[in-house]
Amino acid sequence: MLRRYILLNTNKFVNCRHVSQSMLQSTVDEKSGIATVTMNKPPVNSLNLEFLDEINTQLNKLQKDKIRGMILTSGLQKVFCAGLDITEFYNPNPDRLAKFWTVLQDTWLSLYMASFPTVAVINGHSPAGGCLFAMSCDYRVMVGPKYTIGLNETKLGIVAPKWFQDTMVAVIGQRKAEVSLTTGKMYTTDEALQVGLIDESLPDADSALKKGTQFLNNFQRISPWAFKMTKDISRQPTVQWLIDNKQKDLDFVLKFMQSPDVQKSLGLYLQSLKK
Ligand SMILES: CC/C=C\C/C=C\C/C=C\C/C=C/C(=O)SCCNC(=O)CCNC(=O)[C@H](O)C(C)(C)COP(=O)(O)OP(=O)(O)OC[C@H]1O[C@@H](n2cnc3c(N)ncnc32)[C@H](O)[C@@H]1OP(=O)(O)O
Repeated sequence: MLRRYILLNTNKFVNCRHVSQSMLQSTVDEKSGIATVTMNKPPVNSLNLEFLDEINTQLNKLQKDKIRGMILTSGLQKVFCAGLDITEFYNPNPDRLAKFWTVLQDTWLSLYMASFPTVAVINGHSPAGGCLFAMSCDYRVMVGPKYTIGLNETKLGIVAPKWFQDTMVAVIGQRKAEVSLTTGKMYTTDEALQVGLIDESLPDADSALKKGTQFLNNFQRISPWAFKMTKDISRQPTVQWLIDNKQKDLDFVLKFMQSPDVQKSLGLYLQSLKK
């Protein structure tokens, strides 16, 4: 494994393994065993087929490397992740759409059930799929006050899949999730903290990264096995539906996304984004 000193977001030099460098940068601190995975796909870290594939491959690699924890963050100025790449849904090629959705399912399962503790350092806006990724980590630290987070699918004229919804229910509870999902609510950092969608709010990225690291350091005294078993038991009810219904979920998305009404809504939404 290549060893070198590199400059991390914390502006400190640390001895670390440099795992990869592309749309995703991943570094592992040798001393703590904590990986920092930085999404860096300008302009907004939208999740397309190739990016998701890279994220999933990296998560599986970190698991094999037996890292002690992971921080997921963004290398962009003001966006953590803009969610799924809407162009994957608009006038889709059915084969590519099927691959895209399958990789999304797999990436979510890898992240949600990661064997190591995970923290999202949300240093920018985090709508829809970006919010899903943040909610799938074990702890969320968000940089405030100017960014927003939430599952806004209804605002695009689409529906958050069951497993997106269940993930939100697991974080903020049934009632709050229902109101949040139906209204497509994007929460400010303060609102997200109040509702329990995030765990901490910090004024800048450096202090958010430090907070995330502090959280992961709690696990130095906890057996990885005990951690993983506890997490599996806690998260099993949320993941089981997708594990049992991957094909059904895919078939539904293929049909739903190719319907003229949905295509019309997506076209209008994409146009509004371009404006
Ligand atoms: C029972 C039902 C079961 C199943 C239902 C089936 C299917 C449901 C499927 C999926 C669920 C969907 C999940 C999603 O994640 S959809 C994505 C939702 N994301 C958004 O709405 C975010 C939109 N973007 C923004 O709000 C802003 O871009 C953002 C606040 C993130 C950043 O703002 P900023 O001012 O910094 O950048 P912009 O100028 O807006 O954007 C720059 C550039 O990027 C393009 N863009 C932005 N977001 C996306 C995206 N998600 N996908 C693709 N492209 C995106 C934007 O158009 C600009 O492009 P250009 O003008 O060409 O530079």
